[in-house]
Amino acid sequence: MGASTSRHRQCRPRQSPINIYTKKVRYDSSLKPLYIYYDPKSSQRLVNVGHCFNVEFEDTNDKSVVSDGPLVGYYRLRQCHFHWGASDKDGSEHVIDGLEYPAELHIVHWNAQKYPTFDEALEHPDGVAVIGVLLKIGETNPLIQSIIDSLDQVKEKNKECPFTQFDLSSLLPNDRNYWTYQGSLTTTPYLECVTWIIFQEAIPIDSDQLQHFRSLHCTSEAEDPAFILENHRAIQPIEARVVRSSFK
Ligand SMILES: Cc1ccn(O)c(=O)c1
Ligand SMILES: [Zn+2]
Repeated sequence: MGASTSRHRQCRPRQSPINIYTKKVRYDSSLKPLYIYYDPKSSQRLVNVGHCFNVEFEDTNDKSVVSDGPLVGYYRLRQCHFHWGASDKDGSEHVIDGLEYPAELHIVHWNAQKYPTFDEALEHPDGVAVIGVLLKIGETNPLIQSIIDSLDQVKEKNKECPFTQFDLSSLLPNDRNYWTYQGSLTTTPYLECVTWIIFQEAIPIDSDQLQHFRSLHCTSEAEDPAFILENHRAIQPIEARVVRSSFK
């Protein structure tokens, strides 16, 4: 059945982000703890991709990976980025019992054990694993400050600069409780290839740091400047899915 021939039957059954309604979450005792290892030597550069900025990592080897948890095999770290709002009152993509956080970190990995390239992995339901970390307004975050100190070198779209020795694992919350569900990319083309792993514990960022994100340009140097004021997608229907938790 083609997407165009029928509107009443869901043709995109696993879209992201979603509202995680904790009363409907199912604790799954078979979910293992996550194994996460990020080598600071894997970080390579910072790139303004127009709708956000990516910290990009070397993904031609298995030095930085996530495995276990809900995953089969290991997934290779490729990039991380943030989603934010025009003000501190919204900005996260995932929402918890209707509560929007001011921002959300996405750590993108791909199934290098099964697929030859990232682009190929995007075409498969088990191709990508994204760890989502919610951000709350709190004390200044020194790791995020190290990114902000380089943002003026990538102010315009398509600009990039070296960004090495970044210890991404220091951005992870201490508490590793997580929710997991099958979903999609939250930017076009919204491919349904993502196993989402969302930590229950939020990490802090201060309001001034968040303001720096909004000063990035979504335009290139040749265009009239416009800003990336916000880049978070609206929540999508959960359809027939159930969110599982690693904790009671
Ligand atoms: C691969 C990919 C692309 C965009 N976004 O937002 C993601 O979270 C993951
Ligand atoms: Zn994202």
